Amino acid sequence: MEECTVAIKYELIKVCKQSGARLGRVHTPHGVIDTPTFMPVGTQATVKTMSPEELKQMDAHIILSNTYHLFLRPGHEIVRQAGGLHKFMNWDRPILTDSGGFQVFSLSNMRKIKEEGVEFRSHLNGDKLFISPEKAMEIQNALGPDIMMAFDECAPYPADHKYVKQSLERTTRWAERCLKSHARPHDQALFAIVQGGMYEDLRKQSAADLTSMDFPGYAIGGLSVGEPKDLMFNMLDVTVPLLPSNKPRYLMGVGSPDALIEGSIRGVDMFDCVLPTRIARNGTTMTSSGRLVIKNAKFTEDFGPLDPECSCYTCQNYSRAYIRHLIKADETFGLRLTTYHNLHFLLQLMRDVRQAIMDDRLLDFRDAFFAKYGLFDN
Ligand SMILES: CO[C@@H]1O[C@H](CNc2nc3cc4c(=O)[nH]c(N)nc4cc3[nH]2)[C@@H](O)[C@H]1O
Ligand SMILES: [Zn+2]
Repeated sequence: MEECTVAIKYELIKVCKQSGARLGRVHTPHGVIDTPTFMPVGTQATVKTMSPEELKQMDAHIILSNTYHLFLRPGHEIVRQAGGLHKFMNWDRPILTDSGGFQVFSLSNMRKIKEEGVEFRSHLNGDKLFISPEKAMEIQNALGPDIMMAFDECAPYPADHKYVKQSLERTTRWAERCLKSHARPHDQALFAIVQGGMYEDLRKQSAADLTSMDFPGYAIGGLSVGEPKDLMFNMLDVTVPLLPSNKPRYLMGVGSPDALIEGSIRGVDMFDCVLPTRIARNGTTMTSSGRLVIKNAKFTEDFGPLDPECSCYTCQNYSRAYIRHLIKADETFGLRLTTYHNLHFLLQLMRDVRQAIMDDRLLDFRDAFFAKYGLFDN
């Protein structure tokens, strides 16, 4: 039978004997992604304050961008004319774009959800706009990412069972419409997004609906929306086993160290979150002994590195006192140094997680990490 060429292929390398976590690779048109992986977020076609060269220096394998934001500004046709996102932002490794579903609900006001799509006002200038599954696919087709997401509704938290059920059923119908309007399945992989809120039965229904349509990869949506972490983890316990083991599994919006480790243990392969870049911009950094807020006066005369155990550019060349001075003085270079470190910290954490899976010791790694990092990281 003719091998139908799809844009990506998941290769399972091994399963950790101690934790059940899995080591894998996602082969894409723009290169290979080692999993479990953390994806830096570049919402508006840039990972804020970082250059592509710096992202390569820290060995980011894939970055995210966003349909909603680029649709509003500069417009997807501009990006198409530039030759697509890779060319536009000078990034030749894999790119994943979120479909805009989440952003329409979290950023714009006056939105109306209809079967056809979502009517909303731009958060930039109040213009009345409309995104349908077909429109989200047209925008992502123009942006040209290696992985694109189906247009979905991320149900709010909390939400009642009836609302979540109706919402996931519409998300399933929208996923079908995305599949039908997918113009280039051979060079862009379309991932479906499992919903179902915090209800086990609805998670099972959403997973069954979507896996029956055979997508090249599956995201778990509707989480990291303010719910308690143990609720998120038990939704993962329910949902991940229902997803095909020969496809990538992507947990959307998750990026604190504890959640990355716990999610990997539960079989998640891909993660993204604005956390490391967002907190960096107010001077909060992730270090091997926990969160460090550099503006704290106690660092005024501290001439040691941000994190003595870190090998990144920031920690090799600059002191806490200097970075504190820059952040207090509102110097942009300070934001670059904290952002570089935070991204490197999470990318290094995922390298350590992958090595621990290879060595069948991910639970030991988790315990050792938390003993130093502190049990709870928000
Ligand atoms: C709690 O921190 C806030 O929340 C965001 C992270 N949490 C998150 N959950 C998500 C769910 C979905 C989804 O169901 N569908 C689609 N298409 N995209 C999604 C993107 C998501 N991001 C941060 O941006 C932060 O603002
Ligand atoms: Zn560092």
